[in-house]
Amino acid sequence: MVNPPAIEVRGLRKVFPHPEGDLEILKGLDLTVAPGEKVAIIGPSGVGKTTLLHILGGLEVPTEGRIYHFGEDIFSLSDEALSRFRNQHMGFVFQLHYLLPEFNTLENVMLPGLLAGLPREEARQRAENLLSQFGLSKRLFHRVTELSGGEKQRAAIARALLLNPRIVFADEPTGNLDDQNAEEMTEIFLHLNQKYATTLVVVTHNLRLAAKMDRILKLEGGKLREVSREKLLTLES
Ligand SMILES: Nc1ncnc2c1ncn2[C@@H]1O[C@H](COP(=O)(O)OP(=O)(O)OP(=O)(O)O)[C@@H](O)[C@H]1O
Repeated sequence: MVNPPAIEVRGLRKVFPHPEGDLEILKGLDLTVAPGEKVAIIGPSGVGKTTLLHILGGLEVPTEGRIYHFGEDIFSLSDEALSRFRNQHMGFVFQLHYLLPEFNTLENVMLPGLLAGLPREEARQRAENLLSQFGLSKRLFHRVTELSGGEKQRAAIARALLLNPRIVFADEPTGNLDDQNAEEMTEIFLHLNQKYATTLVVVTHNLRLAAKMDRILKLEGGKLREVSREKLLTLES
């Protein structure tokens, strides 16, 4: 295949079995994301945005359907190969940053590099570079418990970027942040996309962040529907 999409989803269904009736969250959803594209996924609470993001990132298995990343059918890989693929090609940023409290900022950001077998010095160089780009040079040796909310989130993004992922998945990256930090986070994502052509998929309730993406998709009734930027401003997601 020449120039396959960054992400291609075909016929995605997700059903959570439940004694009182199965919960069908995703109902035969299709999606194509071009390399370097920025996509926002919006929608009311409980509609399945996080579930969708986890499936797109190979963190959760679909009930039916196929997910391709750059032409690779990710769920045809063994668990081990999928973990490796995820670590090499994808970065994840969650609302709860999952930084490890017993380690300092630098160590947290180096960690994916060490797990992937990078030489320690290289992991350190990359981590220092990223942390300095995100204004955290003076926080390298601080325990993450000593960082502010915005600083933690920037460190979490630096960690997600350590291995130069081709796709970054972010779940409510501005969820815990005040307006100024949310704005900063938005700028970081835009910069990242511009500089490295990283494909971005962002689940968010923050319509200002959503409005900065190339495409805004609303999850509704188990499927995605495109929403125009003009319409977005009149929506409460
Ligand atoms: N492991 C699970 N088992 C059963 N039901 C689940 C499971 N995970 C999620 N759900 C249900 O699936 C639905 C979608 O959840 P999800 O977290 O994907 O929604 P969301 O759109 O991200 O919500 P929010 O905006 O509140 O984060 C919810 O009703 C949730 O209770």
